[in-house]
Amino acid sequence: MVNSTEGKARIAVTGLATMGSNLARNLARHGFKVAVHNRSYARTKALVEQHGHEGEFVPAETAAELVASLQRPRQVIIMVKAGGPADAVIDELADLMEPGDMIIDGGNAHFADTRRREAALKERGLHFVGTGISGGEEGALNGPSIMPGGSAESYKHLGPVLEAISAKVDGEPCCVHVGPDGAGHFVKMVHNGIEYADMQLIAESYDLLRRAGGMEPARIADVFRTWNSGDLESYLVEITAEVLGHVDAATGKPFVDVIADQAEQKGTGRWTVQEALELGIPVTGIAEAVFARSLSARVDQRSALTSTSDAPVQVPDTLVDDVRAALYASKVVAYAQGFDQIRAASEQYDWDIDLGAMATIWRGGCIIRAVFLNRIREAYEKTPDLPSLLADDYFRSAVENAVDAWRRVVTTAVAAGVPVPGFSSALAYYDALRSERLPAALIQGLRDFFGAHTYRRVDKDGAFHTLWGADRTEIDA
Ligand SMILES: NC(=O)C1=CN([C@@H]2O[C@H](COP(=O)(O)OP(=O)(O)OC[C@H]3O[C@@H](n4cnc5c(N)ncnc54)[C@H](OP(=O)(O)O)[C@@H]3O)[C@@H](O)[C@H]2O)C=CC1
Ligand SMILES: O=C(CO)[C@H](O)[C@H](O)COP(=O)(O)O
Repeated sequence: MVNSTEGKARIAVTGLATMGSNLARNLARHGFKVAVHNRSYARTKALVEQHGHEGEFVPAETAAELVASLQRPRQVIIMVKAGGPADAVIDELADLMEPGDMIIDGGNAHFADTRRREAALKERGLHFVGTGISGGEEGALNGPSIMPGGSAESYKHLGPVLEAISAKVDGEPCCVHVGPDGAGHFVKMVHNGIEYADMQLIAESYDLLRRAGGMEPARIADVFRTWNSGDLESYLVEITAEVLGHVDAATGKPFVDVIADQAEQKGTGRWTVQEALELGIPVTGIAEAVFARSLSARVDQRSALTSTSDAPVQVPDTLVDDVRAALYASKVVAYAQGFDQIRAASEQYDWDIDLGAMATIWRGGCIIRAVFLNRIREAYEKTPDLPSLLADDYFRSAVENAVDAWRRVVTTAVAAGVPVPGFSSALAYYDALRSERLPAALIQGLRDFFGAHTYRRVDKDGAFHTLWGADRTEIDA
């Protein structure tokens, strides 16, 4: 069969809001002829009118026109709202496509939806490639971090295109085939969960320096600027300095003081925690970050309890350095938990995810990009089955070196009445992992007492039950 590719577009994007339009421009700028479509034609027209000179665009008014404009196998990236809108677009495209064609969902879809869609489209001979894309507006245009799932066969066609438009670090693309079906969207979800934890820790650092340390936002901005080198160097630390240093034009106040202090969320952090609960993985830092956002939004309860009666506390002279150490150590814990969750899901769903490769593609383009991801990559390269990042020699000693300062920070925060759920839960997680014995033994005893739930012993195999209501002899369960 002759499949004429002459004049046809290499790839398409449908959904041309913030992310889709910039992704289409990125593709065009990299020399890919890109077909573009949006439910309402106005966005398509605007894109081509404003940016048509950046490369070759093929505007399409309908999905049928879009599909007809493509080389085969056809590849359509959808960048629309997750959930119902994505289903509607997928259904429409699938009806127009032929076996071997590919639908790439670049939105923040739930990985379970991706698994369902992939299975359904496979029946029809189509490839469905759930793909995490991170980097926001700027990343989509200049190089995001890309986390494609789906079949290995689809990656043969898509990989070169996605790698070309992704961010590069040390010449390496921030894009790799994550694994089959929903693996890409799962990893993107955990990326966002870590993003929540990272931001919560940064927010706690700011709050402590301001409320316990008495520092003004502009000075704290300078502190973050200093911190944005070495192990803490990261996009989020960099932009924290920008936001804290900004002054509101209308009032002359620090910008952070005129923003309503109620953090919103679209759902990926919550999904991460929900799925961690299913997998039995303690992602305490991410959970605290999600709940801290929820708490911030409980305006009624907060106004009922607001009080300024906390007594002044002695703040150590080392506060700034201590907070830096606590931020780093807690951040290591958050990443350790996120990678633990990816490892568990990879086993559960048989995805065979390379954790070192995930650290590699998060080094650039994405919101959590950070220099210390190089260390995480090295840790997994050295020991692919590392039980926890905290067990890696480098991270173990880095956290050990930080632990005294970390404890001072949590103690100071508690004494000063400054909430630090991120710092304190990360420290509790670390202390729990280090404890030779945990009080879980007592919990098992209690469970056996009230519900005959049985327990295991440290000195012999098997399950046991104590006859608590009788003579307290122990029997095999
Ligand atoms: N914004 C960001 O920083 C990031 C976003 N994402 C994800 O990327 C995706 C796109 O995000 P973003 O660019 O912000 O845009 P939005 O999530 O705001 O979605 C808007 C787009 O969805 C289209 N759309 C909505 N409903 C339908 C429908 N029923 N049928 C067809 N099209 C529909 C809109 O078309 P119309 O113009 O006709 O209304 C528009 O093109 C989302 O899944 C988002 O979660 C991922 C990473 C970062
Ligand atoms: O996907 C992203 C980056 O990778 C978005 O920035 C993320 O969706 C923001 O989430 P939320 O609105 O819940 O804070």
